[in-house]
Amino acid sequence: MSGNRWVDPAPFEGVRPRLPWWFFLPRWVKVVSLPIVLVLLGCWLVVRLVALALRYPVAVVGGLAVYLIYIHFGLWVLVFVVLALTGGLVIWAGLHRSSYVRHVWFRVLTEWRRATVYVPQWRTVTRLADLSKDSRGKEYRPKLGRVRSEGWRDRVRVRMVPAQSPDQWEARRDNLAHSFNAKSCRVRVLRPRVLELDFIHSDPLGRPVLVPALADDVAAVNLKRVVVGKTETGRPWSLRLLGSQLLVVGVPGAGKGSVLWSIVWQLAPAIRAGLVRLVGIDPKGGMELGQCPDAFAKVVYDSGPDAVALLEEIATEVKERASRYRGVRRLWARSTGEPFTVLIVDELADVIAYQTDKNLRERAARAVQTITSQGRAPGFAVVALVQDPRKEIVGFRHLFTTRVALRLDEPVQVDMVLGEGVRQRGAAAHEISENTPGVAWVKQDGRREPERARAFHVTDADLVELALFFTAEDATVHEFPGRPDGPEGMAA
Ligand SMILES: Nc1ncnc2c1ncn2[C@@H]1O[C@H](COP(=O)(O)OP(=O)(O)OP(=O)(O)O)[C@@H](O)[C@H]1O
Repeated sequence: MSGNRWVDPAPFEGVRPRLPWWFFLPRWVKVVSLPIVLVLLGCWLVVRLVALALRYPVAVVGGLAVYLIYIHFGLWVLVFVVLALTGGLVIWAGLHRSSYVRHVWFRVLTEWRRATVYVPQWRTVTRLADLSKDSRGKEYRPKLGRVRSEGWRDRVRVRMVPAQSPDQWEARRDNLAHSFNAKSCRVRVLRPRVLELDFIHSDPLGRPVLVPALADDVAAVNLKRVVVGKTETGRPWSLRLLGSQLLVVGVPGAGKGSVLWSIVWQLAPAIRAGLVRLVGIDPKGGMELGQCPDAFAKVVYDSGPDAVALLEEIATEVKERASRYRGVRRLWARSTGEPFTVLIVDELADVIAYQTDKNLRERAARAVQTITSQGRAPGFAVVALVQDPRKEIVGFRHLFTTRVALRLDEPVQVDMVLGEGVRQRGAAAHEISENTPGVAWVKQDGRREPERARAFHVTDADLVELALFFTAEDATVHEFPGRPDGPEGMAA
């Protein structure tokens, strides 16, 4: 009361204590169910202990072994065993570093980081990042699953709470990275409700990848797996040329040239032997392809009528070869005796979009579409390089079955190149550093996961070596058997 006026008391805001439902059960029911509850509790405890042993096998087995040796044999035996084990590990690391790192070091690191970083901070971080939910007094928390440390990254599985979407995690990638002391975080959708977070600590592709020695073995060239660099997991980065069309997109200086020359480098023995024929168009007046013209059976340093005529010539060849193959074979093979043709167009936009002559522009676009859409089976591959992936520039991006996104400016460009949803699985090509030209995200049709990789660094000196490889006097040029006249001849 204040003066004569009545003031309503403040509403009660305390949390009313809630009693669990079983509290209200009759006493005899509680007594009867007690042994069952105890057994279930025991089972739960055993399951938790087994899960703990599986999650921390090194710590659990190691701890148990130390305890048992100490109890049964005493301190000196324990010291001796520890020293012997340490010596054994040092010898293993010295003799075979890679297997030691994989089987011992990463295992220990995994358990250490899980126990010291992810488990203690998981609840707080997910709460503060609004990734947990409170509803009717119950907390819904994303479940921390398997953790795998690989030195440069930690892979952390997460089961999302109901009604959550990967976009919510995607939007908090930076928050998560900073919270767990990582440089960046990628979000990958593994299956419904399950995500994998990649916490990146360093870039395994930070250093240029040197080109391997120039091979001279034609048999080693595999058109289904042309190795052009290294993936971030350390495996060779291979591109499929046979039965595939390749689009390489990147801002100026992103390293498109290195992808292009890495392909030529690997194909070199087959080109010299005549099994593969390179045809090139370089609208930049030869600045790129002019560095090694001997690799090409035909090359045009222009985007005008000559370039369009070359494209139309190849489109006609595609149709002619396809008509001969019809009903005989479904895919080009070496046994056909005809060379596999790789058409390289440096800056495709200059030819199909930036030409002032509308007629030339349309003819060029039609020819490239014919080659990309029909060239698969008769043995024609297009390697198109472009800076701007917009639909107005390359309206038929979907015809390229392998797409390589080097450094790009905006997230929307990544979606244009790699397709919807691929960026959400971690392919952040717009985040590639300017300091790492040649690094790219690659998406191949039929493979769900995009791959991050770096092309070989093909230097000017390497290009001189490549040019010498094609002009060397002792180069053996294998003549192709005469082209068969018809399907019957080819089948034989
Ligand atoms: N894979 C690589 N590793 C290391 N450095 C590279 C790699 N690729 C390219 N570079 C370096 O990056 C610079 C630009 O490369 P490049 O000319 O290939 O880019 P680009 O995308 O073709 O550019 P533009 O569109 O202007 O032709 C060059 O100095 C080159 O040495």
